[in-house]
Formats: sequence, structure tokens, C-alpha cells
Amino acid sequence: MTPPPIIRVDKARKTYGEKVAVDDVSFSMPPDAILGLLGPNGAGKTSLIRMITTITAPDSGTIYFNGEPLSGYHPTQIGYLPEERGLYKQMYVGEHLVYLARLKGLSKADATAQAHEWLAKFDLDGQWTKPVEELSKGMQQQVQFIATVIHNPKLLILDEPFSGLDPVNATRMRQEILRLHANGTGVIFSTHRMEQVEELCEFIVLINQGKNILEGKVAEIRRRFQDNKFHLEFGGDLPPGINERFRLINHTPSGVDIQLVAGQTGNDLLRYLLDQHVHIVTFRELLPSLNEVFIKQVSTKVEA
Ligand SMILES: Nc1ncnc2c1ncn2[C@@H]1O[C@H](COP(=O)(O)OP(=O)(O)OP(=O)(O)O)[C@@H](O)[C@H]1O
Repeated sequence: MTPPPIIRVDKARKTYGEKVAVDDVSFSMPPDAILGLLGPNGAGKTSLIRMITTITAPDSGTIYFNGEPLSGYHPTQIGYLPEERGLYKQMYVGEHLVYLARLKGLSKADATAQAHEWLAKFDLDGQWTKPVEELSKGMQQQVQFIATVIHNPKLLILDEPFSGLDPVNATRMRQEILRLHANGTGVIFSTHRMEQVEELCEFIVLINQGKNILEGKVAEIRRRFQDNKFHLEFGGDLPPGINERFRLINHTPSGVDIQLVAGQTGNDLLRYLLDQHVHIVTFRELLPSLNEVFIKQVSTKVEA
């Protein structure tokens, strides 16, 4: 039997007065997936996350966790790193982590052991008795990440987790996220950095103006939005007449991108190049980046 989705959002709606922040959004997230929750500023992502974490309730619609309608006990299985960090500045680092882990149901002994283990992973074990406010911003962020994962949640929700981290610490956090994922934790990752989404996520849901406008596997979505562009690397010269047949864009030192027009196929281009005895080094279709897909989708909807 296939396991139920870790999260299924069924027509969730959230309004603030007249403002419809989440407009009947539905999607499913396979268990242990890494899902990118994307959308422009004000799209409704935080409002949706707050419903998934039971901080707020939908006005209508239902959210299911592992096949069960969300209830008060599910938050202990969720770890949420919000974009606005919320540690108590005067508390000591170790004491703070133990306190937060106990709120998630760990015994004092387990909470203490886990806090030590996680701090050591981030080279922060020497900070146990320091007040949070004496840590750098990046270190505070790592402590908050530890607070998010310390109870070994089944679902992690991370809002811009890498912001403010140097490359070494960002890589370390990324490795920990991937390790948790490999051990069966589902991850919802919200960011405006599309290259991070391409690196980490297999699936995305794109929200715009409160509505789910695009969802699916990243690779399939990029393929769906391909627009007949090819990249050619070649030795020697191109035939002088190529410009009359094909639209050359983006010359780079190693080659050229070619935009085909209606009625032209990649095979037409390849055949032409072979007939003209071009020395082909590389010939491949260019897929749009997720960034290009995002901009195209969001601006189309704004214009519509
Ligand atoms: N507490 C609130 N009261 C009134 N309106 C709100 C409240 N929270 C959010 N909104 C509105 O709901 C809409 C969605 O906001 P939300 O914070 O969910 O967007 P977001 O996608 O997380 O944006 P960002 O990427 O900028 O963080 C916005 O128009 C926002 O102004």
C-alpha cells in the first residue's frame, strides 16, 4: 500500500478581513519529498505555512497530515523555522534548546543529549552557557535551526533557512537537511532563491495571489516550459548563410544559442549543420531555468 501524502492541502482558504490571502489552495506532498513552496512577495506562502503548522486555522478547507486531518498533536511532529527568528535573547543557548525540545515532548535527559549532539555538529558546543544575544546572527540562526530539528520531526518547514549564513555554514546546514531527508523527513522549503530550489527540491508548488498556479516535478516543469532553444558548440567557423535560416542568440566564447521559430525542429537544425559540414562539439536543447519559469508564470498571471 502506498503511504499517504505527508501533507495534503484540500481547498484551504484564509482571509484577513477583505483580503483573501490563500484562495482555495490544494496540493499533495509525497512522504519524504523536498517540496519548494514558491511565490512572489505577498503570494500567501506564510499564511499557508501557518495553517500547516496549526498556528492558524483555515476559514474553510482541510489540511491532512499523514492522512489524518491536522489536530493539536501534529505540531510535535513538525519543525518550523520561520523567516522571522524568534529566540529568547537573554536565555542561555543550551538551556534554551532544552526548553524548546521539552515543549516538543522530549524528556529532559533526551533534550539535553540532543542539544549537545546538535551543537557539536555545528561547532557550537562551546556556546552552551552563552546568552543567545551574544551569538552572531549566523550562529543564532544555526541555534534556531537546531531548535527546529531537535525533536526529529517527520516534517520540516524551512523559510529562507540559509539567509545570513556564510558559504561554509550554509553548506553544513544543507548537508544536515539532506541527511534528515535521507532518513525519511519530509521538507517544505520556502525561498525566493530559485537556484537553491533547483539544487534541493524535486517538487514545487508555485503560489501567486493566493492561488496554486503551478505544481509538479522541477524537471518536468522545466521541460514543459522549454521553448525550442538549442546550444551548439563547434570547431572552426559557422557557415555564412546560417543567419538566414536560423536565429542566433547569445554568442559565447565556446558556442552559440539558437532560438528556433515555429515550424523548425531541432532535427532541422542538426541536419543543416551536418549538411554544411560544421564540426559539432556539443548540441543540446536548452531548458529554461526555474527562475525563468517563475518570472514567466508570475508576470503572465499579473498581466492577465
Ligand atoms: N495578519 C494579517 N493581517 C492582514 N493581512 C495579512 C496578514 N498576514 C498576511 N496578510 C496579507 O496576506 C497576503 C499574503 O501574505 P503572506 O505573508 O502569506 O505572503 P508571503 O507569500 O509569505 O509573502 P513574502 O514572500 O513577502 O513573505 C498579503 O497580501 C498580506 O498583506
